[in-house]
Amino acid sequence: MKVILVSNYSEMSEKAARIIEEQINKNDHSILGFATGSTPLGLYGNLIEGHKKHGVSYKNVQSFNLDEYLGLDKNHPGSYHTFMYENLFKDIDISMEHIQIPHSSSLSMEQECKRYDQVIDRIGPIDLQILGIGSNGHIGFNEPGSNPNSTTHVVELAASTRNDNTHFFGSLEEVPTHAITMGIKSILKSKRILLLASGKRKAEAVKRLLSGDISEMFPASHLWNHHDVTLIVDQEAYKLVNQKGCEEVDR
Ligand SMILES: O=P(O)(O)OC[C@H]1O[C@](O)(CO)[C@@H](O)[C@@H]1O
Repeated sequence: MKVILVSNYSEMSEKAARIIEEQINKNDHSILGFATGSTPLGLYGNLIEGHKKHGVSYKNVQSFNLDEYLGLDKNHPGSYHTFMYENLFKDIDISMEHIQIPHSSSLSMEQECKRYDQVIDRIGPIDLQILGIGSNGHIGFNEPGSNPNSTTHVVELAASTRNDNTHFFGSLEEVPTHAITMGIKSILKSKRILLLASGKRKAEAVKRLLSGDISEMFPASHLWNHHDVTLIVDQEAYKLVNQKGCEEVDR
């Protein structure tokens, strides 16, 4: 795992955007994996700026999203369909036909999980997958205890995850209890992974990740089984790390 230590959220967001833009410059038909949550918002702001000011084009890019809440219409303000449209897709030139987000309103969620995996296998592998990390170590919505061999599946959200996401909804009661998510195995099939962590709320999780111990109770630790992961972490999120076992490549 490469670790890029930066001073703050805005530097993390800029660095992540440059890595994605380099990927697109290298291959304008790149397949990108996007995440939701608070962490990538600054990154998406930078990508929009890169598109508007510098003409970075997403015309031929394909995208996959990690997850979606169950029980919300895709036009609900809290859905990840809405999140991606409002925070990125409406401001770049990506083709709506090139966007894949799991559907949570399918009659059979079992079939939807199968369909999503098949689409990833048909179009993929994902060239560059963006990930945030939950305060409990989740990636996508793979909560502690998730099977490392999991593909797309339905999960019950941990209480801490619902709490962490309350600010996207009016109250805790409005945060859905279940979600559909790409599994750990599906995420690890990506060619390259870019993990972002910012702020003191993530400090415990970053410390545990960088201890190098792999445990089912800490899903992000499975990233140690991937050959090309870069973590961009800011000072606040890094402050509990004793720096053992990781290569610091940039400041
Ligand atoms: O970025 P946040 O809001 O701290 O959330 C961490 C992670 O949890 C999720 O909300 C769950 O998928 C991700 O979208 C995000 O990367």
